[in-house]
Amino acid sequence: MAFQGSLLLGLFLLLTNVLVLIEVSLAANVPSHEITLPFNRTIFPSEFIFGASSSTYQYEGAWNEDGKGPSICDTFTHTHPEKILDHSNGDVALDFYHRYKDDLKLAKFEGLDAFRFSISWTRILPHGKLSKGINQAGIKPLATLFHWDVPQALEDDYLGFLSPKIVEDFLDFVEICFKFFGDRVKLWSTMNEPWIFSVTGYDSGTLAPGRCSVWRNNNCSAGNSATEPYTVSHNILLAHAAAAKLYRQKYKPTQKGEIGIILVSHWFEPFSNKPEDIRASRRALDFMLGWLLHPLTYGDYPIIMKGLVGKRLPKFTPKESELVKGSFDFLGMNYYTSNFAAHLSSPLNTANVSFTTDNQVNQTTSRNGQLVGDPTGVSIFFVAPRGLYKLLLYIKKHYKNPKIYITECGMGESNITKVEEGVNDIQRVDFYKRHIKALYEAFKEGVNVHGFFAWSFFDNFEWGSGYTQKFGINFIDYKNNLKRYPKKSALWMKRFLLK
Ligand SMILES: N=C(CCCS[C@@H]1CC(=O)N(Cc2ccccc2)C1=O)N[C@@H]1O[C@H](CO[C@@H]2OC[C@@H](O)[C@H](O)[C@H]2O)[C@@H](O)[C@H](O)[C@H]1O
Repeated sequence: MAFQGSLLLGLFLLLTNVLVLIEVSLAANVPSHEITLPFNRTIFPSEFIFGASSSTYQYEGAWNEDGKGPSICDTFTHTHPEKILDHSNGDVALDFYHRYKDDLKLAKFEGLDAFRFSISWTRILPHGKLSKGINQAGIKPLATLFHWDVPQALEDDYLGFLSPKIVEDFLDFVEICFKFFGDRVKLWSTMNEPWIFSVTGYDSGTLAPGRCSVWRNNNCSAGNSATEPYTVSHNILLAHAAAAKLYRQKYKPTQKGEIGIILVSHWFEPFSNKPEDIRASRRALDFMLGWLLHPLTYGDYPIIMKGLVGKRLPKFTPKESELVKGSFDFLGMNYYTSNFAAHLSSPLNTANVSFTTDNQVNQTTSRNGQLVGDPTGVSIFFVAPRGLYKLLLYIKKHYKNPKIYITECGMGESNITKVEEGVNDIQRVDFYKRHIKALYEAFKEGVNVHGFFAWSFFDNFEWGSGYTQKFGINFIDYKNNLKRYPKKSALWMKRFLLK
């Protein structure tokens, strides 16, 4: 608790007027593509916020220090190193737990208005439950309450988000956070990317808790890829809605903050102009974005999902539907890439049913030899800023133009071994120029967007890729005491953000 309080205090001090003495002379002289001048933050309203994002397991380290209990991320990486490309884990990560004060000074130096982080459930409640005791050991903070690190104790007790029991324990956890940090945190996100947590944790089994059907052959100890992803997302929506109701009724009147949820979606282009492919692109959006945003906006799952998934899709009671519908003051959207979507007839083999096959879509990243965007160091991500623009216009049109923050957007490199190579990230400078320009175009079309956060502030523990992929605008030298180095993208961002 002391740590969290001092982290937020650090944030608060940072945002008042701590001046950083670091001077970095590197200049990011990079070619600019199709960017009209002046191209800087002043093209957005003055209250528009620019920030960078992080998450507790990927950044903090100190996995078992100061009374913190184990999360499923600790257990998963310790028991399944083979599921992490470099067999690494977040035990130390980039040691943000001990170095956050200087790191937040760097964020201030680089001109960020805000810093997004997540609060470790098991630093606050080591055993997950309030009854088992609170552990007593923040530039504008945007705090995510759940970024996939379920307390291991709750996984052991009732299989975490597979059980509706988690709603009550999640409420106890978030209430402690509202109570102790709500005087300084005014932007709360309950969840990060339910889609990824449900699909990689319970369909493919590639992330914690690593559950999947036997036919997946992915070394899962248990699971059902056809049903568990839907159960988990359903309970996540119920837990989110309960937390939003608690905040709005008990804390928002005095603390004057906002509460939302963070989702992720690709943009999907039809593979061809055949009606079946156009329908496939809409289905892909419904299974990635609508799965969560449709209940959050209208109180029920998309009709297409209900038709294709049938009895495997949980049902909302009328009371639950009312609780979930409209349960957010803002929507956080994470965007990385676009895909092509082609119709795929349902597999003849009805035994191997899963979330991933339910949407009857063949997702590709090239069409007739044309890539969906410039390739990056991450094989599944391509530079596709037009997709961000289209996704935002789609949300405006189909989901009542909600208040949006882009809470993650970024690209990764692989096989970077030297500092001088890592800081020379000219493709990332181009990536951010083009995506912020696309964001501005959407804003001019009336999209209700209020902020943009880069993923990520630092190179960090990238889940299944370990430390082999680098998404930061600041480099971490994992071979030399985790030393921090601003990249060209950070210096470009600093210039872009000059007021
Ligand atoms: N990447 C996502 C979702 C993007 C679209 S979903 C697509 C499907 C999939 O399995 N993956 C790989 C993956 C697996 C696990 C976590 C994230 C991403 C995808 O990226 N989420 C955010 O991305 C950030 C970058 O994720 C990297 O994306 C490329 C992967 O190769 C790498 O393992 C992952 O850490 C994470 O660090 C943040 O914690 C997370 O909020």
